[in-house]
Amino acid sequence: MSTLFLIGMHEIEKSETIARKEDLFDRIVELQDLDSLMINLYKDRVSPFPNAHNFETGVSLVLYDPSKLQLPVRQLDVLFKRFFPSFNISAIDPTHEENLQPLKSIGRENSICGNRITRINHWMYHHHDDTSDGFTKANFGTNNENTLPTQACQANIYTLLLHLNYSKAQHLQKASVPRLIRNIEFMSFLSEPIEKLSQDKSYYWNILSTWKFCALSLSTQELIWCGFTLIKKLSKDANVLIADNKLLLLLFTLESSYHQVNKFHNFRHAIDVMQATWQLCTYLLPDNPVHTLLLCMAAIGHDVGHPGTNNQLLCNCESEVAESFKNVSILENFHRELFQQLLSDHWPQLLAISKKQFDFISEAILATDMALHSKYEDRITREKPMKQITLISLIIKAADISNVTRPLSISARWAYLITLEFGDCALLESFHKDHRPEQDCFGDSYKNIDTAEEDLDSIQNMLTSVTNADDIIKEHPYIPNGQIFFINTFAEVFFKALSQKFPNLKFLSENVEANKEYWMKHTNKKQK
Ligand SMILES: Nc1ncnc2c1ncn2[C@@H]1O[C@@H]2COP(=O)(O)O[C@H]2[C@H]1O
Repeated sequence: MSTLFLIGMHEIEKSETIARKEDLFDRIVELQDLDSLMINLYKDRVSPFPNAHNFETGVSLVLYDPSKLQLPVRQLDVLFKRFFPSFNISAIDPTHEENLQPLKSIGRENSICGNRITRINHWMYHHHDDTSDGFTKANFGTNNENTLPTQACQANIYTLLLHLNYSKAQHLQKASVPRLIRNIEFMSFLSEPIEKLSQDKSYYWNILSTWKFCALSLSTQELIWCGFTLIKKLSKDANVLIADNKLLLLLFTLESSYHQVNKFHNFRHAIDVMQATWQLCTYLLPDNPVHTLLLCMAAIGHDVGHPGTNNQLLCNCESEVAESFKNVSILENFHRELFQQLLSDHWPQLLAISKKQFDFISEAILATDMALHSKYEDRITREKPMKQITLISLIIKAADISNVTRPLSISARWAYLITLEFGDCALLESFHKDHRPEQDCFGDSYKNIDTAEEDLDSIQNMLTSVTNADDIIKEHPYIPNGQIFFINTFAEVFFKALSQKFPNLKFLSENVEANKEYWMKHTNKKQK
């Protein structure tokens, strides 16, 4: 879905612009000023799922006369990259005909990001070549100037590399929060949770305080609220205070840095892992409020910018992102880098504390790489006494894969979502049989991609109306096999060892066993 925002335009200017472009956009929104634009972007982004105006499935443009609104379009573009990193949105000054060039490619761009496979392909292997805005490649600090296997293109579509490079460049700039963002009252976008709280003021505490926590039934507004409620409390306990509006801005920016369109690796997963991390900390770090706060923050940021694929796919196609991290823990390094920048922008005091404590948040995020799983599994039994850094790594690792330890009805829904995401990875691989990953967006056309239409409506349906495992596997009979494989290969031994080491975590192992028993009874024998 794409939007054309027209800001502060007179009737004549408007009719000329709209007459030429109307059919290229799904909607045209007219606003008086840029403050109203910001409010619209946040409101749209936290609309109920499946959210047509998430700014990821289409390209949106903002047209305004910079001399009237006193903000150069370049600066607005930088603001978009900083506060809405996953959005495909850019600003244009329509007062000069030549600036309207991007409108010519909007149809093609919309079709790339309206299809989930070409969209992911673009995120992973392309690089928006926008060196005229002051963020040159030299500034970005990527270490491979001579080899650029990632396709440089002019499409206004999110890419991992652009996200990473803007984040690095921002680090060099150390800019303060601009007035346009600073003046916003973020609580005003959270009417849904506030309304629920007026009926029951402990509603969110009650759902957060149990292992039956189900992030899947929460809206984006509620997910942000859960993050806010928990982090606010933990920051008080740890005496590392942050003002409410600043914490909310941090959470809104984080939400806009995750891809809402991903099935599994999205902000919902981040909040799920945060809650699991906190629950585990109450058992394993009961007297350490600072570590609990740091670890819960690491959990919210641990997958930021995740493309919904995996390290192997980045490695196989020699993406530039893979090369910038020398093919080691690529995505985890990517998340770590982005999240550090986000913290340095929004909560530098917390980042300083993290750095003092063995670079706590970085280590925690890196520990979530499943390539290190057996190394950590060994440490549970072998490392005596267990080091604090190992304990912290084990907590976030356990939380990251804790969906298999949740009650069956919740676990089955996570299983469904990860299975769909794996399905998209398989489609991406088969897409690569016919296309080079870095294929020119505007030159060649994509063949055989009709099979990858958006499926967010059916996911929404599944999440809201189907809650029991029997119904899920009726539609997707191979989920049990995948779950048995994951439990046998990773989860069973890990949670068993953890439960033996820390007996009060026995419930984790028991739940994995109960879920496994269910999946075993429903194995699909036809699958190879
Ligand atoms: N229920 C599940 N079924 C299968 N794989 C899973 C499940 N939960 C987590 N995983 C995998 O475990 C990985 C943990 O790291 P990632 O989040 O990168 O990606 C995750 C998935 O690949």
